[in-house]
Amino acid sequence: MSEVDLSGEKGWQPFDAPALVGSSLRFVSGDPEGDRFRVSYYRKPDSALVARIWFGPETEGPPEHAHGGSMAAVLDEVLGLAAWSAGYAIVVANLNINFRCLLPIMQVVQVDTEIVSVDGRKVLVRGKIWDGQEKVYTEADCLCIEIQAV
Ligand SMILES: CCCCCCCC(=O)SCCNC(=O)CCNC(=O)[C@H](O)C(C)(C)COP(=O)(O)OP(=O)(O)OC[C@H]1O[C@@H](n2cnc3c(N)ncnc32)[C@H](O)[C@@H]1OP(=O)(O)O
Repeated sequence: MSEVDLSGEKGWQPFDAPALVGSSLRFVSGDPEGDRFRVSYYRKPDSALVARIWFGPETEGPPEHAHGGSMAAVLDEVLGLAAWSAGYAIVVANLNINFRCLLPIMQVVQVDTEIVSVDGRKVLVRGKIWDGQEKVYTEADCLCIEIQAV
């Protein structure tokens, strides 16, 4: 497979997910040379977690486009990790996704995240998969529940 450019924008700091949550996050981000997903995480200057993600040929659902489940897996990991990176040890309890446009595979897209609210153990994270310019493929609200640190 040809080289995939997952570099971030000026001012983004590379974010080491395994250093924070351990090496168990293999399903989405565990195969950086593979044909499924390739992922790089960063923090923006406001500390929000952001990901650059390549959807490879093994994520295909509709011809030449990403399977909805592949987008759900990405959002589960990235939005959950956004809560962890903000200091909350959570699992995802509810993930509500709207698929807005078909996402072409074999291209790099961006996942932006935002911590919307914290209410006791409930952390609401919002995110979107988009082209980083204007085109939004998928939006999601992710309810995370704080657990005892694992
Ligand atoms: C390591 C980094 C990982 C980051 C990315 C990976 C993310 C993941 O994929 S995690 C794996 C997928 N998630 C799971 O398997 C979670 C399975 N579910 C569970 O373990 C439990 O249901 C759990 C922990 C979420 C909640 O159980 P429990 O601790 O008993 O909490 P519970 O008392 O039921 O609920 C706490 C509060 O959350 C609310 N809540 C819980 N689940 C939901 C839900 N699905 N929808 C809405 N509200 C909910 C409750 O209403 C309650 O609210 P309030 O405090 O206002 O009364």
